[in-house]
Amino acid sequence: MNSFLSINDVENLPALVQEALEIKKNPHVYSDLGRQRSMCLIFLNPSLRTRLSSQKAAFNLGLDTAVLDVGSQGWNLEFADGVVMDGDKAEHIKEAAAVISSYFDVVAIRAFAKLQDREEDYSEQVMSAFKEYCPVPVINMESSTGHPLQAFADLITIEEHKKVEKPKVVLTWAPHPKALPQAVANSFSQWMQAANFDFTITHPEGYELADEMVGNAKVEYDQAKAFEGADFIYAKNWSNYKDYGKVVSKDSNWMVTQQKMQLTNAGKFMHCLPVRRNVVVEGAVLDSDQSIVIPQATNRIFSMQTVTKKILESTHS
Ligand SMILES: NCCC[C@H](NC(=O)CCC(=O)O)C(=O)O
Ligand SMILES: NC(=O)OP(=O)(O)O
Repeated sequence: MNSFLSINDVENLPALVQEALEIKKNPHVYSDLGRQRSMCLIFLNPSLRTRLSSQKAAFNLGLDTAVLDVGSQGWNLEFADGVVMDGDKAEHIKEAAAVISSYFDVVAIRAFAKLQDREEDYSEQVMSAFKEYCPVPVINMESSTGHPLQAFADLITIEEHKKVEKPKVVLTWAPHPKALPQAVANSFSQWMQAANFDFTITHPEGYELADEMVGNAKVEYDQAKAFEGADFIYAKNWSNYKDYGKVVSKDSNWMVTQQKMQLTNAGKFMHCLPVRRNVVVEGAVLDSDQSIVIPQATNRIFSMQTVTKKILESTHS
């Protein structure tokens, strides 16, 4: 693996999941692989899990890390080509990426959708610029259209908890006070379909994700109907794709409740976190045995460790 930007960088998904499960059993087996090598974690947005699980994954591989919070520590970066830089952007991605890659062997980036201009976000301007100007491998820690490390951790978690070969997995939109990106929902949809699960997306009418992200998923506008017989309920808010970046609904009837969880096949509740209790999901669901959000977050270590291991192996110096 040369870089990890999306599911397209995965050659053999079942093998990748098996590798992650093996690494989880013995996390320190490859503790020499990262020796004398280093990774820079670049954040343009806040993070708890991605930052700490990536550092933990690197630690398990013997890989040094440095973290750069662009917003509070680095210079404000310009990504567009050919602009006159007389505004608030002090440094161009061309120089920044080249300098960072001269210091580190792997670069990981978080850059959320700005939710202003759909074309700009869906062209992956920021991630593509890093990829173009960094001669070293690049890892996506949530870009404007995807969060593949999250979806990989989600898949590992489902593999660990599923009781049937092909579980029914439901991605449900849930209300939220803020406009959030579609990235988590997009990647979850892609990875669940690649895993060949029975996959349904439920959301209010008008909240359709991009066609290429929906793929062949079933779309069900009746949330209760979608929940029937589900083995896994994955809740996530996303802002509108059509009326791009807008909060068109805050309908609290879409919150996941204990009552709705009873419609499922003793289904497990999942969320990528951070989650707003009693807005997205009733606190009682998170506090119940049905919730697997903590083991899901723990698996963020092993999705990152597996990806980083594969990248270190393919670029062995
Ligand atoms: N990395 C996981 C989710 C990150 C982000 N959530 C958030 O920004 C939540 C912020 C809040 O609840 O205020 C998202 O939806 O893409
Ligand atoms: N799930 C996730 O990516 O969490 P953070 O935003 O805290 O990194």
